Amino acid sequence: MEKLVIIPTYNEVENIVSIVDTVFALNQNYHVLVIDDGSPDGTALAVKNLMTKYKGCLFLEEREGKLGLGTAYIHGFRWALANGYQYIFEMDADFSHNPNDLERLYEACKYNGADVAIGSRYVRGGKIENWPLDRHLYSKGGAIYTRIITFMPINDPTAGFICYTRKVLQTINFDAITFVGYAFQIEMKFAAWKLGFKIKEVPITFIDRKIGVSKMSKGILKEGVFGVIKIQWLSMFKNYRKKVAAISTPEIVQQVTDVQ
Ligand SMILES: Nc1nc2c(ncn2[C@@H]2O[C@H](COP(=O)(O)OP(=O)(O)O[C@H]3O[C@H](CO)[C@@H](O)[C@H](O)[C@@H]3O)[C@@H](O)[C@H]2O)c(=O)[nH]1
Repeated sequence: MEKLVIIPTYNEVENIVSIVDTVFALNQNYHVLVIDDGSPDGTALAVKNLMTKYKGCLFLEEREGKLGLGTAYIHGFRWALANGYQYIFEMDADFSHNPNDLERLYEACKYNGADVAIGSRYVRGGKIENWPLDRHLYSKGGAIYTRIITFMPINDPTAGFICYTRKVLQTINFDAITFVGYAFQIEMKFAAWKLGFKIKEVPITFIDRKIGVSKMSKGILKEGVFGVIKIQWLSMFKNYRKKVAAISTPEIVQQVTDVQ
């Protein structure tokens, strides 16, 4: 099996069944791995109940408490590599990311030469629906701030709808990825960029969740603000590229592009 969609969950019982059903209804041969952090609302139980319906295609990893989005994805990446997947996706549980767009991210990697495809809100054709003003400000402000500090040529650095090719995840040393909140999203892209992988931004429409609540917090914001400075400092003075490479990397031409 080629394609694995990783869905991290914390209290998503109202969304998880319909998002999983929607992915499998695409009939595009995706497997799904849910990483649940001991959600008190019974998200994991809802997944277990679905596993008989989607036997061999739906998997669940349970962790003991809310350990953060970043470590949930790292857990999922390790699982994906151990189980042989070639294209590994990040996607939220709450329909902010439209599962119909998975295939466009896949095609950018499989047929258009991307090593990482980002579902981007900030390239031509991308947009956001129904977000409150403060979220717009944090997100767009965060994108501009990240570009100013790091020079990373990515328009949507905090995006969480992504397709990674296996070689990218095999190359990145997960022990060097340190952020647990949404700063993790910036850090992964920064690592892939510094290692010379080809990154493409694919326009998507991001729709604010209709059910449940965001897990955004002040701590997550703070980690983002200081985290961006930290990774840039590491890359300028501490041989970041060497630290973040799990294996010696072939020379890959750096290129970041928008695909329409
Ligand atoms: N396992 C686990 N899952 C978590 C945790 N925190 C959040 N999640 C899950 O991660 C997904 C995204 O969390 P939300 O709280 O819904 O994110 P958001 O505020 O809508 O943020 C979106 O925008 C951010 C900034 O642009 C993005 O970085 C993020 O990925 C997401 O797309 C959801 O499926 C949620 O259940 C955690 O600690 N552990």
